Amino acid sequence: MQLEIRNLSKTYSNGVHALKDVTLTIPQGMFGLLGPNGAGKSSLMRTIATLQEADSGSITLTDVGGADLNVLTQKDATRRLLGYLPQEFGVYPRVTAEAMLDHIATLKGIANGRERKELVSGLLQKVNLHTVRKKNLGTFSGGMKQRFGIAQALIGNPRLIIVDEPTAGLDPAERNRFHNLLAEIGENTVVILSTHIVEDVTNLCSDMAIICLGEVVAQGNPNDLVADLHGKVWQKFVEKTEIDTYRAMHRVISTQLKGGKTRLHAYSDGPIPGFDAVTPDLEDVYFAKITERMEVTTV
Ligand SMILES: Nc1ncnc2c1ncn2[C@@H]1O[C@H](COP(=O)(O)OP(=O)(O)OP(=O)(O)O)[C@@H](O)[C@H]1O
Repeated sequence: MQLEIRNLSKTYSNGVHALKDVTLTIPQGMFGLLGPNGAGKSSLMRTIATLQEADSGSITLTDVGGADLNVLTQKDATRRLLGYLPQEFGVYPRVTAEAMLDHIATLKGIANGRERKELVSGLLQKVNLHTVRKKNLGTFSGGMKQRFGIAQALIGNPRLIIVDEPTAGLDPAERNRFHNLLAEIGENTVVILSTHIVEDVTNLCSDMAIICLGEVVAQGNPNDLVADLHGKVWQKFVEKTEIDTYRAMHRVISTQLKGGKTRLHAYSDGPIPGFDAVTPDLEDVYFAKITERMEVTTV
């Protein structure tokens, strides 16, 4: 099973061209979708989750029990295979975690009460919320809400799971817990993690794509994408006032404050006099690809 997105385009009624001929192959396992704010990630996630229409193109889930599923037209069948944690996950504040999960399980068609009880209890344990199952969702922290969000997304053993910017606003411990939870999701599942946090993708994903201004600007294995940059990223510490001068002379891909100084990374096929070679990482890949399309100010 894999998800094949071909030539997908979407323009909103206000004229924003949010997706431009997006073509992606998403295999089983954890797939990272990276992009800056407004890149089109949520538009793509909502389209895959059957919540909005595309103008053109196709999305196919291949080899589902021997047949292909047309996500754009076979919406009910797709929803039965889907677990979705949206960017804005609203909860009913006065309902307990246990009651809410039970309700969602009923909506997802699990009619047998005993079966539902076992399922809900198992999920609450999995996401480490069993001890607070009788507490109202309104009392949960951001991280607890996100873990609850994953529990509801896992109801019905989905084969396709979409999580949209799940770790924004979580403290490091909660983020770590959330990562571990995602990593435990079965291997025969397509999991799409949409985020603007490069480290989330580095930690979790075996495949990825970067989108910018509605277009796919890179896709592949994160290690391969990093390997392609070897010998092409050069570093220099400069004064903040010098940044514009360097930008005029070199292809500066990022500027970051490090210990009060500005660390500048520039892209070049060969050495740049006065710059040191650095071992690139996924953040360099991200900035190198994004700065091909738009200006990025990081300091
Ligand atoms: N319903 C809508 N109507 C009109 N324009 C929209 C709508 N939803 C999104 N957009 C616009 O489409 C573009 C892509 O937005 P989208 O939310 O898909 O990006 P994103 O990558 O998820 O961004 P973020 O990381 O900020 O959530 C943006 O310019 C956004 O303003």
